[in-house]
Amino acid sequence: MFYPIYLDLHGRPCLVVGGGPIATGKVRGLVEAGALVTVVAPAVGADVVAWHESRVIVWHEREFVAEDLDGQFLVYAATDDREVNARIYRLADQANRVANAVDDLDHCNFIAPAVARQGVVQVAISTAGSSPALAKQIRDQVQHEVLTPEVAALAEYLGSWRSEVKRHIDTYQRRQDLWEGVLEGCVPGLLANGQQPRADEAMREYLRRAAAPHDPHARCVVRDERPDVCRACKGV
Ligand SMILES: C[C@@]1(CC(=O)O)c2cc3[nH]c(cc4nc(cc5[nH]c(cc(n2)[C@H]1CCC(=O)O)[C@@](C)(CC(=O)O)[C@@H]5CCC(=O)O)C(CC(=O)O)=C4CCC(=O)O)c(CCC(=O)O)c3CC(=O)O
Ligand SMILES: NC(=O)C1=CN([C@@H]2O[C@H](COP(=O)(O)OP(=O)(O)OC[C@H]3O[C@@H](n4cnc5c(N)ncnc54)[C@H](O)[C@@H]3O)[C@@H](O)[C@H]2O)C=CC1
Repeated sequence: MFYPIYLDLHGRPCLVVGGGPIATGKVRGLVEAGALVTVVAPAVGADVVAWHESRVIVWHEREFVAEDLDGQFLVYAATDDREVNARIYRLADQANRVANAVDDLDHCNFIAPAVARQGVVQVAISTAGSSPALAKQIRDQVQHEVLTPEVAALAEYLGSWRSEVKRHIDTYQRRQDLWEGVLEGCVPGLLANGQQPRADEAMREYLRRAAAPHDPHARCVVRDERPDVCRACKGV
């Protein structure tokens, strides 16, 4: 069983050994995550050269040496030599680095998932190495069927209310109930229909009700006009 997490690599030194297409893909992902990337390889592709010249990364034009691991947080061994990759992994693992030899499950203390992305929402899929092709297929399915632009917009919208909800609603339990109600209610539909002012209105009403759950005057504005779209308010 692998333990799934999302790492904050911003400002963290990360090493990629190798400079072919596979290594380049790893470098791209790490740079996008804000990591400070060092590449070690005698020969690299055009992207790595360009990133090096524009100081996005540092490239050492030579073979790997053990000292390259010093100070690194995460290490990808992505050369075309399985033995070299395995040795890099063993050294990195002994030094407690987060390390992956590409396509070699026995020499990974983390494995790369297939990732579906839309805005701030990311879904990472792993089969624990049983079938990367299946992980990829599930990813494509999630990307097309679940992660619609509406889902990403909804996540950002809910995020924009998060601190206000925390400020006004005093217990975790009540905040949990509020968010559950919001997600089951009219807000997602209103946003998807481009009616953000109405969604804001509904959010304010949810906040009022959660802050004063026994107040008989706190009524949902949306339910009054569109009971069909506001499941959460039914029976209130
Ligand atoms: C254990 C792991 C270690 C790691 O590399 O992290 C690993 C290992 C191996 N991969 C192999 C083969 C393939 N890998 C892919 C693709 C991906 N492989 C990825 C991850 C992982 N691959 C980790 C486990 C992930 C999990 O939990 O499922 C993905 C998800 C993420 C990424 O690499 O970034 C990326 C798709 C992402 C995307 O597209 O976004 C394809 C398909 C393709 O390329 O189209 C094939 C051919 C089809 C097939 O074999 O399924 C082989 C056999 C080599 C051989 O037969 O010689 C091994 C070694 C072995 O099995 O022994
Ligand atoms: N290219 C592909 O489509 C796939 C590749 N892979 C795996 O990924 C590995 C890498 O693939 P590619 O990027 O295509 O390789 P590649 O052959 O294009 O590049 C290999 C890189 O490793 C570097 N290198 C070799 N020995 C080194 C050493 N001792 N120290 C530092 N750098 C060294 C080379 O300079 C070169 O930059 C493959 O061996 C294979 O295991 C897996 C699936 C598909």
